Amino acid sequence: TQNNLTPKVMKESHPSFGFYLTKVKGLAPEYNQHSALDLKDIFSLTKAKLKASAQFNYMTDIPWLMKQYPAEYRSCPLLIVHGEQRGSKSALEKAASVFPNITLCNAKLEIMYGTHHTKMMLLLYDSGLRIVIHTANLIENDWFQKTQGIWISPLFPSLLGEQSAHRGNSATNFKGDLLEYLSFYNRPDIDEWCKHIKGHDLSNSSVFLIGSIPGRHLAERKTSFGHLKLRKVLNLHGPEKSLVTSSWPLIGQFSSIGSLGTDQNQWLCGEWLASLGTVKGCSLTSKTPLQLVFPTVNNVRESLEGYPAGTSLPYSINVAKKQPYLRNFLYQWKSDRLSRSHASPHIKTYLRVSPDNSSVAWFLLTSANLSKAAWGVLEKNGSQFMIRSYELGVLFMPQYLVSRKVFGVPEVKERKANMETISFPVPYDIPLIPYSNKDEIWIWDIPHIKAPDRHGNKWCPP
Ligand SMILES: O=C(O)c1cnc2c(C(=O)O)cccc2c1O
Repeated sequence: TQNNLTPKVMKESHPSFGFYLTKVKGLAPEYNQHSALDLKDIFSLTKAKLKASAQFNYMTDIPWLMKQYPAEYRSCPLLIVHGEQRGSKSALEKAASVFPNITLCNAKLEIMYGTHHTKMMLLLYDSGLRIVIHTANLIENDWFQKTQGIWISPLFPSLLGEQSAHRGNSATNFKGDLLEYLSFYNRPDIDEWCKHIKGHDLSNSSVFLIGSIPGRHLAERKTSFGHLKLRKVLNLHGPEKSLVTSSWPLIGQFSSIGSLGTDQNQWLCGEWLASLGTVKGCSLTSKTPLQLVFPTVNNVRESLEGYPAGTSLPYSINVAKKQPYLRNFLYQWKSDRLSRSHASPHIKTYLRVSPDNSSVAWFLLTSANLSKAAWGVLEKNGSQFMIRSYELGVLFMPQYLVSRKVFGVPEVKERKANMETISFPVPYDIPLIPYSNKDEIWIWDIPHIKAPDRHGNKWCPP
């Protein structure tokens, strides 16, 4: 799907399917021009006149955010959907009170430890609606030295005639799923935005929506969200099991890890991997090889930010020591092809890759880290599905984008002769690089003093 992006970001050697990374300061220009955007680029993608916008996020620096909008749009109505509570909530209210065009909407978080992780922009123009789903907080530190992912929708035109939840939908049911996700906030300000969405034609959105809504979901609601939604979508629309056999590894890449249980076969290699290893017509047993990408201490130390990059990689020692088995699955963060090996990853992606690393069966960009809170966990003998946090992601399925059975992997020399494949811009280098036996997983609340980072500092957390 071609977005009507301004030429400067569309000079692509390959279609980007609307998938972009954030710009990284200091890189050679060619690593920032193609398929890399910053917030100001996103706001200037179209010449149409912005009428209103909504920003769903976890962390928002309101004065900084306002400066990213073009001056002529800084008085447009802006809804900020957040999950702040107590002190940080009043701090946000204080910051917002300076801007009369800002309305705050507090997403309810009724289950302990849940967060509002979802990162989405709804941009209403006089000539259409654009949706952006991404992984960056609305704070400066998230936008210039990290690897972050962005999906930009086409500019969806207004629906002719009555607004409708059913007309202007696509084969991926993107419009229906987005309206269902937003309805669960049960907030009048968000319901207003649902009217705008109903009033637009989203029929050329060719990605699937994978969201998480906090709650204990029962019966058919169980497959509306989290990893069970992904299981359902892969079951109905996924790759053929004759092509994507259980030997195709599942790669998970994320910036935080939760408590996954003392036995890897319970949730990680049981319930969760069974969902992500699903192919059309069946939910594979979890024989799928699992490869997890999370930065080593050295990856963090060598990053552009140095050890402080670790403040966005919240993996704590108390959780890590309960799950030493993770070691068996770990791979380093490496992105030399995009010159982003030192741009610490805050992006979260999941994909299914062929054993010869030449093909990708599907690709998910999401806010969801590797945790039960984000993806959900079955309870009460599978009768209910408990999710703690709001999450949102988009699933790229080749047959819905390029009518091919698989995506290629960039820079793969030997192409299967008969398959003229189109590569998906995977944001890290494949094949992956395993941890060396000297590597340690990054943990943010213990000292790292063996070697200084590029700023000459060591890491001594409080
Ligand atoms: O982007 C996000 O949604 C997100 C959520 N949570 C955290 C935490 C935490 O929850 O302790 C610590 C540091 C960074 C983040 C972060 O970047």
